[in-house]
Amino acid sequence: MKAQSSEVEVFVRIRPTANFAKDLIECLPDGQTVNIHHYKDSRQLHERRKGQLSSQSFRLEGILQDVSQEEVYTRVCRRVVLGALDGYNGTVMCFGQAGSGKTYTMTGSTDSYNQRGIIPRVLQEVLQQVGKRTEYAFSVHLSYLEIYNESLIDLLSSLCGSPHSSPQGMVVMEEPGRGVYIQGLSLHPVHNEEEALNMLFEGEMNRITGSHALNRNSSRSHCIFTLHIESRSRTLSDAKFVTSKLNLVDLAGSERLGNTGSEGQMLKESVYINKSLSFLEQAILALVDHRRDHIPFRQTKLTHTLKDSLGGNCNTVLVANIFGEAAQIEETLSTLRFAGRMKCVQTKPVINEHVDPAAQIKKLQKEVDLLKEELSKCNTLVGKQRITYEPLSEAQLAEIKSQVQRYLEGSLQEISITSVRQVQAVFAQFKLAVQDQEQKVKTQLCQPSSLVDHTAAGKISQHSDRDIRDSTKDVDSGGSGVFAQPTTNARHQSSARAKTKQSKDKHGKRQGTGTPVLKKNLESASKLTLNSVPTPERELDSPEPDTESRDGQEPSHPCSPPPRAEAFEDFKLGQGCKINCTLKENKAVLLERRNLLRQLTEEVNAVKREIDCTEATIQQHTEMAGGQCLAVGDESVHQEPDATLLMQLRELKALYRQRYEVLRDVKAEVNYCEHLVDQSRVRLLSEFEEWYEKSLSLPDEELDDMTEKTKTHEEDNQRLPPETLPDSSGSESFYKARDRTLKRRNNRMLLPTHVHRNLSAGQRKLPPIQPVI
Ligand SMILES: Nc1ncnc2c1ncn2[C@@H]1O[C@H](COP(=O)(O)OP(=O)(O)OP(=O)(O)O)[C@@H](O)[C@H]1O
Repeated sequence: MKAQSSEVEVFVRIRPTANFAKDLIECLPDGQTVNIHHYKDSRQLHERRKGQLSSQSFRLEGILQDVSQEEVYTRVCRRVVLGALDGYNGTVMCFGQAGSGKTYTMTGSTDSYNQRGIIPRVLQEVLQQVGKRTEYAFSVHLSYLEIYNESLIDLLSSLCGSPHSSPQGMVVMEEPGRGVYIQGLSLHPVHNEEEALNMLFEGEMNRITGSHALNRNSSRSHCIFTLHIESRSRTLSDAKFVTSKLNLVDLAGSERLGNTGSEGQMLKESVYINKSLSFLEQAILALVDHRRDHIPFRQTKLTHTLKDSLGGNCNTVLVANIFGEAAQIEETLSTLRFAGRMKCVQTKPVINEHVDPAAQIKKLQKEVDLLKEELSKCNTLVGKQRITYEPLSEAQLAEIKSQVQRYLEGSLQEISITSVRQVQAVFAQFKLAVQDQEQKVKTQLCQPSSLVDHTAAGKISQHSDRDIRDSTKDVDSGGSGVFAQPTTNARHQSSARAKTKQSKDKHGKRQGTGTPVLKKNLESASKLTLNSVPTPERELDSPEPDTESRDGQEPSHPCSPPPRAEAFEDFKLGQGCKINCTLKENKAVLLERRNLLRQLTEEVNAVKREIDCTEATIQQHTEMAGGQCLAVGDESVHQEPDATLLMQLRELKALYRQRYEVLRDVKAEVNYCEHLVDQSRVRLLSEFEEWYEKSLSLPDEELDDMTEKTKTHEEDNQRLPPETLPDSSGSESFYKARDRTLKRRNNRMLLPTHVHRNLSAGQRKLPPIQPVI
């Protein structure tokens, strides 16, 4: 709840006297302004003629002069009391020199009912209101604290059995939401006015009083009578309730030490009183000064206890009690100055609303029960009676875990869901599975590189190989069931491994030594998964074709079709050898022609530069000769340019033309060579594509033929005997497909040999390519 700032209300009450100093204390008709006229030096009081009169004006909330106790209560206190019943904290305090009427104002006289002071009237009003406000359940407790010489005294402790609480047992405390309170101070519930008044009077009896030079019964202590009010709505069943504290404070006399004439114990009391009131003033000054961010509340028990009342969450009213006599004018002025400062203090009263945790839980539980009931009815209406919304049991959670595992493995098609709790549990299991998988991958990656090279990388390579092949390759890679892995030709396997290693080494060299394992794996994986083998285009342009490094090697024979890059290498060594050689020759010629072209271009440019230079020299000579003619004024002196230079120019131009023609021819040759290289390259690629495609899809007859020829490699352990096949009407397609796949796989194992054999038999010859002349 947002607090609205509120000023402290200040009233001045003048003690009735027959000797009212109307020339010094001037109360204006507005009822709010009092002007004090006084001599600057009090010593001049007896020598008025010598002193200089000065005036000070105080505008307050109201001046209470010759008014009844009833009126004082109504004007000073009633608003604060009603606020306290609504949940606002309130403080009413009387300040002034000893004997000025503070106790009379606050407690009043017990002699007469009409002269009862603020506290009895507050008690009456509060308890009457409690009786009237039947829609709220009120509880009212009382406490009565005395602060004497910086000690805390419980004036109602006698009601608990012991006459006075030990001062050490009480501490001023502060808590957010609760504000300042006195730990150890007894609180006493009251139910009626009489009971409350009894307590007040009990406290009064216990109050320490002492004789004083100015007032025999003057109180030497500060007293704080507090009503603790709590109210809860009887009509609304919410858990909210409001509390408030109403402090009724009777401060000790504010007179200065010099005026008391105290000695001994009395002097000590006066020191304490002055100290606490002085700190009260300091706190007020700090509160008024908005540049101050620290208010020294904790300097004394009084200011600390009244912290909330002074600038905190509180409606605060101050009654400044003054004498009407001229003799007290200095103290009166001092009291009014304090009152003037107090008036500038801003407080921030706010209703103290609380939530009872137990009641809140009860209320929410009730709501939950109601909603459950409603949900159950809804489910019954839509035919879902068996749904429960209770937390899942251990057994249910275990079942969900099992379902998720089966779902992830593929053995369960779907997970049946009937409640939100189940959904949450299923998601939790999925999350666990993902985390588990992540952990496994991390562990794998953290293994030593050599281990990964031979295991993880190999696996990735195998998997990726499989990925880029057609669906039948899944069958090939399976190591169990009807498509059990055949006994692979050991030579082929080692050859394939050697190739993979070679490829890796090569890659490693390009990347530099110490390539991280992860990077290697990823490169390997991406390379194979995307089927992005080095394109033949790139291969052709490479300055050192791999074919050289493979000379003398037998092509590899993997058990499944090799990746395109490897196949391309095989092709260049085998069937594509001739056209590859042609391409290489064409490229060599092209390179030679390009070099020649570059050389000729440089020569032609050099001749051109010489021509330009010679022309410039001739021009220069001509200009010089013309100048000399003009100087002598004889036209006959005109000379032809140097004949040698002209001759040289002619020769240079002839050379330029000759070289330029050669250049043009060479340029045409380069273009032609480029065309031939492109042609050879396209031919090589198309032949390779054709060869590669055919190697993957040879006709059944050819496959059968090859299978026969290579029977020693696979026959016994690949085919299941027909009698072992399960007898089923729909099995025909299945077995056919299986047989075909087996054939295809076996064929691929032997394909390169087969191709070589065909080549040697003169089959599938390529058309001759145009040589470069
Ligand atoms: N407005 C008043 N009307 C009638 N009598 C009053 C009034 N104010 C004070 N008195 C009387 O003056 C006397 C002193 O007043 P009181 O004890 O209230 O002063 P005090 O400021 O409380 O003094 P101390 O600081 O010593 O406690 C009392 O006998 C009281 O009855």
